[in-house]
Amino acid sequence: MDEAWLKTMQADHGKQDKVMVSVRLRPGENTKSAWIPSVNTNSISLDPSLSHGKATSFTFDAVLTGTPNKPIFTTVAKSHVIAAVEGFNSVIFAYGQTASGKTYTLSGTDEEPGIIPRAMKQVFGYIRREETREYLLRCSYLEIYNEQIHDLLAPPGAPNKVELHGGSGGDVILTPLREEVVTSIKGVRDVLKRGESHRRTACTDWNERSSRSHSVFRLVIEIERSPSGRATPSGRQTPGANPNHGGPRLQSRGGKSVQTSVLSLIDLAGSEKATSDKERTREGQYINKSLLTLGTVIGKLSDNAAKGKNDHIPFRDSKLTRLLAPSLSGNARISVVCTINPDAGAVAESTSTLLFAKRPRSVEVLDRDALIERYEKEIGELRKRLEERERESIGGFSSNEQTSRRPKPRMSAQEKVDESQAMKDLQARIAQLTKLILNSQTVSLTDSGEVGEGEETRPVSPSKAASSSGSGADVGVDFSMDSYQLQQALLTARLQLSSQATQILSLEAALAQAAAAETPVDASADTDTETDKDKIIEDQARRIRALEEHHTYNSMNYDNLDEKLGESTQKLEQKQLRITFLENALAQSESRVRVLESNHSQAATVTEKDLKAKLNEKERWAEELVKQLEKEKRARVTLEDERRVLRKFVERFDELGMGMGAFSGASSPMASPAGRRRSSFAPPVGQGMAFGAGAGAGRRRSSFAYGYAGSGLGESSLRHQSLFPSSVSSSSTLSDSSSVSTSASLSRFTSTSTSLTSVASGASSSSISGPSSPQAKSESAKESSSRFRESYDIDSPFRIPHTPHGVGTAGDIPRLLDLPTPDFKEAWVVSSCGSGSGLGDVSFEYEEAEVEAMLGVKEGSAMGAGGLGVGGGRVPSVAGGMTSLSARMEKSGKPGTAGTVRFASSVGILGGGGEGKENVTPLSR
Ligand SMILES: Nc1ncnc2c1ncn2[C@@H]1O[C@H](COP(=O)(O)OP(=O)(O)OP(=O)(O)O)[C@@H](O)[C@H]1O
Repeated sequence: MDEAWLKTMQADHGKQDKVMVSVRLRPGENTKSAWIPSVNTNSISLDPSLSHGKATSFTFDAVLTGTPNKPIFTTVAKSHVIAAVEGFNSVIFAYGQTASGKTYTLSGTDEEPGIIPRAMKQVFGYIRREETREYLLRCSYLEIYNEQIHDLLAPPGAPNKVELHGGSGGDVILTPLREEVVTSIKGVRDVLKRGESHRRTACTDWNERSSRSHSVFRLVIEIERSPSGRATPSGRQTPGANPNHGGPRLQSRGGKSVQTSVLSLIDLAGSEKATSDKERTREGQYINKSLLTLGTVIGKLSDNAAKGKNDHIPFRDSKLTRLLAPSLSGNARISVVCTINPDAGAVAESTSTLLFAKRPRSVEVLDRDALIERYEKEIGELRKRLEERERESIGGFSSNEQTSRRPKPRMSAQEKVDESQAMKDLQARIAQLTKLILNSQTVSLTDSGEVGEGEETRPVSPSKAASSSGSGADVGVDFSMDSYQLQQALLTARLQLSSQATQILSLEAALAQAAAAETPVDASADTDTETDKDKIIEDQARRIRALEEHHTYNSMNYDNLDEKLGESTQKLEQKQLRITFLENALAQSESRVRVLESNHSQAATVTEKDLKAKLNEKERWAEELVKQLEKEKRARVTLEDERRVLRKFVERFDELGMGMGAFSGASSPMASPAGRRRSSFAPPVGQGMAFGAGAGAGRRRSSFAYGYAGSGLGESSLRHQSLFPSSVSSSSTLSDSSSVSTSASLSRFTSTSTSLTSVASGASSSSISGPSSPQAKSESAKESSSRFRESYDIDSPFRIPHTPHGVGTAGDIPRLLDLPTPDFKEAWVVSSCGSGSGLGDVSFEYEEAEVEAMLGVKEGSAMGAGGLGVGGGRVPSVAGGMTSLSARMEKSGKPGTAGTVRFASSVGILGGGGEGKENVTPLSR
């Protein structure tokens, strides 16, 4: 940049009477630039990775980069500003797409003032140095938007529209345009600020508008000088005073001449608005028009200057060029700064800008063969498009649609106009290109091979040609026109055709109205006119019919569409409802699944626990069952034993001839077993008492019950030493243990019969022992008790004296009878009878004499009550047990009288467990 700056410092472009074109590449924003500038060669080329192998390079008067604005001013504006102060009109344009840096280049910022503030500083500095002249400075600020000029310095609220008068070689008058005289840089700054602020408030979307409007800052410099004229400080010759040339004017005022020049600094609208083909808006059209005209004007000025020609310049084609015509004509200095956006996405726009910039700089010399080739190709394509359009408009089918055979919808009036316009454009372009090719062939056949100066080869403005010929086929085109020029010409022609088409339409409409309004009153009217009128009316009627048809068709379509829209909306709403419903259902299902999942996991845990618990329980129960089974087996065995023993006992009694009862039965003698005949006797026993208690226990199925009678208490008068050896009984009972339930019953028994512990427990089955005298009885009891205690823990509720023959039942008696141990002289009878089911009561009767003989008992009695069986359990209704009289021995009063000893047993009948413990009967399952 510094190098470039030094170079441009040395060069004075203002000295050269030509257009200066430079390019400024805006720095990229953290992205790689799509363009590679070369400040040494003043060229810029597209990055090869984006140019697809094609060499895309452009050369200009200067190629600039970077952020500082000073070098830019020095390069592209300084000499032009000086020229302006010296009396030359100067114009500096900034051209480029939006955001490429036009405003930054012209206005700049506080830190980096742009061309305008620097130019003002330059002007005032120059004036200060130039002591011999007087200056008057006036400035104005305006904006061109949609081809309408607005005064940016008009006071707020005041009308700001400016009308343009004159032009085309003469002066232009802008009215009312406010011009303010400025005497200092500050004054200029204030004016600029005011103008900017009006521009901002003129539209809510200032930025957008700013890119769509051209802003023009004009500084009119009046220089008072001597009429003789002399060289300017910069060495230039004072500009001539040819008013027709549009250059600076020299007026004479009181012997002094006043020279007027204008410095115009112009920020142009975004160039992309000019290149968009599809841009159909008014703004786009106006921007197109003004920028294309500007391009043409500058190009022609440059061309004229380069070739020394004086060709027509189409200043009037746009407000901008018309306004600038005096400034651009003659020896005006023109500088165009084209700003370039470095983004890869803006390559197309940037290329277009560069093409614009390239044109005015030099007149392109084209390779004719290449040109012909290009034109021929283009003509071919254009013809194809034209044929396609013609087919469509005639057949009503587009080529692409032919396969589907769908009729093309009717076109609106505007579309028809556009369509015919497009076709005309195509035809015009084809004709233009065809003519070009023919001309070039002709030229190549001339002897000199040079293009002559004649009218035929002179570049003609396409607009001029089009307007003069009125037919695209007669458009005059310069051979040297490049594609850009042709594009411009084409666009201009299009614009004209468009406006002509509009005009035709409005004329047609006016004619139709006039025809409708006119009444044929003059019978002698010209027949031709009549015919024409009829024809017009007929045409109009046809058009109206067509329009009506079209309208009906559209209305039907509209109704159909409306209906379909309604249906679609309804369906959409239904679908929406359905979706909402499904979404809700889904949400519910999901939450249910979640609940089920958690339940399932809980249930799985619970079930597992339950199963384990049940398994354990079953195992325990199985064990118990086995135990119970064993117990029952044992009980059965016991019962069998008891039965056997009892039978034996009875048999023994029978053998012993004890058929005579010695004891009388108790309260209610029970029936003897069938077939038994027993004698009874009144035993000579003393008094006695017997308590009995029984318990029933059973299982539901096994109906196993047992019980035992209470103990007897009293003086024994029975004596049968050989029969009741309690010692044996005691010792024998310690040899084994019994089942829990039995022991429990017995232990309770013993606990309720503490006074008889020694006896009752020792012979819980039934025992007879004890001395006949109280002393002997006491000793005997003591002995028995001590023996018992020695060998047996009486307090334990779970132990029981047991013999292999039976447990605590009357079955012990026969056993005891089998052991004739004559240890006791006396004995008292404690009847104790427990029996299991099926024992029934046992009664036997003794003859008193037999008893006496047998037992040596004179008198005595015993009373017992036993067999209180209580059952219970799961099925309490079948509680069993019974109360029975165990035995009562009483003195018959008369020796030898038969008495009855009745052994009653307590019987548990189908009862539940007396203890309520083992009452779960697995067999029931
Ligand atoms: N050379 C530069 N160095 C640093 N910043 C720049 C340069 N050129 C432009 N910019 C910045 O880029 C942005 C766009 O620039 P600017 O407004 O001048 O573009 P423009 O072409 O005038 O756009 P518009 O056509 O919309 O008015 C601004 O923020 C500006 O400060």
